[in-house]
Amino acid sequence: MTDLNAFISGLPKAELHLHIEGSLEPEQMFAFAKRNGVSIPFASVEEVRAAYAFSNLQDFLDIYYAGADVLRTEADFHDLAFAYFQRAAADSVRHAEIFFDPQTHTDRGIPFGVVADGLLAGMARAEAELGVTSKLILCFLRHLDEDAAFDTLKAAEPWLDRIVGVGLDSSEVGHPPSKFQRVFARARDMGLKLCAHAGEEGPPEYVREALDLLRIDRMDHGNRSMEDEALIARLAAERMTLTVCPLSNLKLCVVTDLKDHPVPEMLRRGLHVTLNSDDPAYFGGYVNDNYRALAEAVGLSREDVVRVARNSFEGAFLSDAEKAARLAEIDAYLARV
Ligand SMILES: Nc1ncnc2[nH]cnc12
Ligand SMILES: [Zn+2]
Repeated sequence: MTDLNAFISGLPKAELHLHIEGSLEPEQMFAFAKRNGVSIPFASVEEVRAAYAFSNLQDFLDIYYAGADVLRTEADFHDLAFAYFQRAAADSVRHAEIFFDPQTHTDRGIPFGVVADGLLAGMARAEAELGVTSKLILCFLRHLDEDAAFDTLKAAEPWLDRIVGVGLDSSEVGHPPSKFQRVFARARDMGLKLCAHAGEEGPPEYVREALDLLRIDRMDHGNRSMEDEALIARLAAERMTLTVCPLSNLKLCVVTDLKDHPVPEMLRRGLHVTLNSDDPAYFGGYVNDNYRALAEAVGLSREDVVRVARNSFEGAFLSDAEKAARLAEIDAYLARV
């Protein structure tokens, strides 16, 4: 028997909620700034880390979008992605479905293809060298309008055979899912999978809109669903996967203490919870740090942790055969430890 931390380290898992721009570590920010001749408003890595004290989502987003300005070339996006996969592989992540925010880049003149080709090259290399498979999800920025989302979907057309789905992120409150109903319908007609951030800061009504109007396949965060009994029952009945991000929730003051995190209640109520890092460079931890910090704070059992890892493969945008193969990796691990 190993202790729970060691058990989590080796447990095969998927990561389903990771913004690749949020994996930009301060050291990389300086390296990319230097090689691209971009100036950044920080004198040192320590100064950058000290700036990562957030009171809410918007506080974080302001600094996150500013940080992304150092990303300029296909090589930057490749290097960013490959560095994430190296850290993920060290956490026994076997499969990752990564978000990217094309509008953050196209709006400052970086062509869609520079971003997508760089990320896809990093993903291909991760599969070849690290054995970590992955899929790419294009997120629309919800603080921008729906026409801009349509333009982004149009720009993505040549890459859509390599993009598994679309998501919805950025400032939630004031930008309900209903704002994007038509572009999500179009994406669904194009055969794309659908996700949306919902109930991170926004009310249960936004979660309902994501289900009823966007008709999502997977929900990102979903915390505030727990304020609504009927919604909890519905999410359980529909077997909706929730990609929950404990350290993000703590850093963005969605919870004041990890001890109060809703995951134990979500699990008790039969919700399909997964654990993820969201923006690990900004929130102080990669996926295993999230498993460990939450397990310690709320007292998750080994069985809970295995349930969550199984959910991560079951909720992935993989075929049934691929899911079965990944779930068998968990069984093999359990037989070994
Ligand atoms: N946690 C988060 N919520 C909304 N938008 C984001 N973009 C990157 N991280 C995000
Ligand atoms: Zn997120």
